[in-house]
Amino acid sequence: MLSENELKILFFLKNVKKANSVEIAKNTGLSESSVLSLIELLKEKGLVKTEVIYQKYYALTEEGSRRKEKGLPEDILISILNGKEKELNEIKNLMGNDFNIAISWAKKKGLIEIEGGKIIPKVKTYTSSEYYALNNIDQADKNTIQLLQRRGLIEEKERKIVIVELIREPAENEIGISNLSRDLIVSGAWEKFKFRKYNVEAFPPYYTISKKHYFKEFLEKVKDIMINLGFKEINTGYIEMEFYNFDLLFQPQDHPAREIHDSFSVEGSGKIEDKELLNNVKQIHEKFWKYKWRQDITLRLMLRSQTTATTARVLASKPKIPIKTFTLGKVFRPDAIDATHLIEFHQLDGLIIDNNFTFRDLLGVLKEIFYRLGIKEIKFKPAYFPFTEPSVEVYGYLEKLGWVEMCGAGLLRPEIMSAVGIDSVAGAWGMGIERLAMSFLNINDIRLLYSTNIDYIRNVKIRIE
Ligand SMILES: N[C@@H](Cc1ccccc1)C(=O)O
Repeated sequence: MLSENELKILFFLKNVKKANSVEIAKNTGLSESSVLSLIELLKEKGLVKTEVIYQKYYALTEEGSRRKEKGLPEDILISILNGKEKELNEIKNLMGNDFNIAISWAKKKGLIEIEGGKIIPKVKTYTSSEYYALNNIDQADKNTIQLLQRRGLIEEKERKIVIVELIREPAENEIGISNLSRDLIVSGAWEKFKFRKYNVEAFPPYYTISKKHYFKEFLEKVKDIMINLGFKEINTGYIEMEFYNFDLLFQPQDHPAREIHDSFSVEGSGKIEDKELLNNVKQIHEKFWKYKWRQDITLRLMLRSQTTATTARVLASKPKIPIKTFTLGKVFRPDAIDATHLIEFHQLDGLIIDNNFTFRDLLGVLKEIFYRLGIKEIKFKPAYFPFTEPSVEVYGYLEKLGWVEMCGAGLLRPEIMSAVGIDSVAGAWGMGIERLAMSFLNINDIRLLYSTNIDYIRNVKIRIE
């Protein structure tokens, strides 16, 4: 008796008479390996005959697949340069392992010149023929194929292809049916067919249950905690003016205090409507830091390096006191990526402004937040931040790592409060989220928080209560 899958193949062959196993798989929706075993069954039943051929084809190597996704090193180099000269060293830091390959191919292809430690691009944009070919190997010409092989991006492989030819159509009584319909009963045709037996031991298909990515779930948990504590969520954009990221937070323009961390700059500049605020900040910087404050610097764009920039925007928005806000979002800082460092990561910043708010209140709030995050033991240590006085660092006790620095906090400086014209007390804090998540989710490599490996995400056992 013929199974439904055998019938699928026969039905397809009835129209085309002859087809290879790959085409059959494509047209029937069966996998190539089940087509191959079904063909054997059909052959035994004398319905088809087969012929085996071996076909050469090109498959992407592991590196090839990576390049197909991300681009060839020289393509990336040209896009980083974006038509402008850059220092060799700068590019080397950005490109890491791909640097040498990128330079050597870009030189060979006449895309760049190197002079006095600088890379001079000869083109503004570039997409290599190798890149096109990786995405469309079947259409690549011989030279490109050879080039891809030499670069180790593809390799020649051989596959077995079975050509199947229909030699006889099945008789009605060979066709097993699993559905007895009204028509079959009424017409009496059911007598001609055989009934297929149910296989009660067959495995059901495996369906994965969809779920949220565990890191996203963690971020939502943190937000819930803040909302339950009565904080209002505020979000602002990733591209920020230096004004909110630095100046309004009393970080002087040309001073190491501005560089408590590095940041990425963005081309172009922004605009600030509140001229009075702008002037207040200028006056305060010039009076207390004693330097010539520049408006062009304050308007420059950057990728925000701390979510305290959002706190700064809340302060500048003439909020109605008392107020409790938080923001949870990405920040960006240049760094070498490894198991504990990323160049974009999340911070949670909070702000409380209230007339009778004290430093002790702030410590209490932080203790409560950490308690709800599952960190029952914390320690405070005096610290320095350009925007708070007094300032503390909060250390949390994590079972695996011991005491870990988790949060910076303090009362916002009077220089900031007077610039925004708020006559009250403000407590503020900022904490990194990834490290917390790693401990919470029991993950050792920060990069796993952003894993897009679907098998890993499906199978990893992570529970967030
Ligand atoms: N923004 C600081 C943390 C901080 C925020 C608010 C007050 C004090 C400290 C950081 O990134 O390190």
